[in-house]
Amino acid sequence: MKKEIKPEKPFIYDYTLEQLQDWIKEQGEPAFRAGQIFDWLYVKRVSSFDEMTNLPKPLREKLEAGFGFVTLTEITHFRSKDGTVKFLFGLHDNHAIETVIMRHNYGNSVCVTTQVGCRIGCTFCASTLGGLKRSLTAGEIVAQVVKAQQLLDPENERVSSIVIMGIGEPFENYEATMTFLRNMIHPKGLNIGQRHITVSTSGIVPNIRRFAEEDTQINLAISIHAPNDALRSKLMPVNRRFPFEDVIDACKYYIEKTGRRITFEYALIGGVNDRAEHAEELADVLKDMLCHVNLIPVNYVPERDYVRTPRDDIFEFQRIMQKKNVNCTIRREQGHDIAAACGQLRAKHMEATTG
Ligand SMILES: C[S@@+](CC[C@H](N)C(=O)[O-])C[C@H]1O[C@@H](n2cnc3c(N)ncnc32)[C@H](O)[C@@H]1O
Ligand code: SF4
Repeated sequence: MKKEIKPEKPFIYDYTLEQLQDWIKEQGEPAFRAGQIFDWLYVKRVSSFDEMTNLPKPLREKLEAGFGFVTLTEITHFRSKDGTVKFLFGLHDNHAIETVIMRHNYGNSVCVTTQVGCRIGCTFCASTLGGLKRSLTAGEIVAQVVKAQQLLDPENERVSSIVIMGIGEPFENYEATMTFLRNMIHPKGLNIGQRHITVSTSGIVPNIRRFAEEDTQINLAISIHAPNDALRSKLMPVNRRFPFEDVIDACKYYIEKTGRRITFEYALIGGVNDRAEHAEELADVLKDMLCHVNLIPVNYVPERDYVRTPRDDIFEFQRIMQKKNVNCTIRREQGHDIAAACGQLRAKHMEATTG
């Protein structure tokens, strides 16, 4: 395994306001300075301490000595006809990650990456090809949203929603993901409405339960993709670690604890999990839960030989769910012409750079 290349200094975006206040106090400075720093980071979105002109010079020097900024270098980007832009960014250690900006009529949404690769091994997913290289720090996740905000028209556009559905499993990088989320929702951070943020997990049971205790209004999505234990284990090896029933129990706990609705994501794979009996079985499991099912026609990944479910069968699957009173929609696909199952751009880049 290659040795990890650490950044020279911790990233300033790795810290919450409270943590910066503690640091500020240690420097013998008044607490309000932390708020000023946050304002430069999240409102003015500067990329150096020199630009923080209302801070005393000695404090700027201390910041410069102690912290760094995340550098996201654009390797390439693809723009879809519908306005979706998919970026491949390089990190300080030459790893590459994907970030997507999606434009909706209700605002702009950013899809962020939480890990370089993924160790979960779902058979339909390009993000896991090559395994997990490392987890991102909170600051590296924050930087993707700040960068997206910088790339939008500053006068007229702002990031209004976030989905944690890029490369990686956020609940295997729980602390960094939570710090990221805190900075996104903080009134002095990016101040994004909690209900406009969704975190998606493959079903890391202990952290679904932990998330239920967090007292947030952030949406939770579960990648379920099968109606039973046996099929789910075939598609998602994580199911052997956290079996189907345990995932459902943890979801029920989350709903009970928070009163919030859960979204189940179900990628329809032709001839594998998309038959009428799968829909019947899934509906029976979910019918009494406060939930919503999102059907996603599987994205083509060249390394896998999965095919998409025909349109009529997708509608039939939805019809069966609805007949049993399970709320079910078919996800509108964005950026389909730029290809793209999540992780595919990075997989291609890895192939090209490693020969
Ligand atoms: C890339 S994952 C990242 C978040 C988390 N690891 C998870 O699995 O929920 C985001 C969503 O994309 C879905 N996904 C992955 N590969 C896909 C594919 N080829 N087609 C459709 N959806 C896919 C996942 O199942 C998940 O619901
Ligand atoms: S679907 Fe999510 S958990 Fe599964 S391999 Fe892809 S990124 Fe990892």
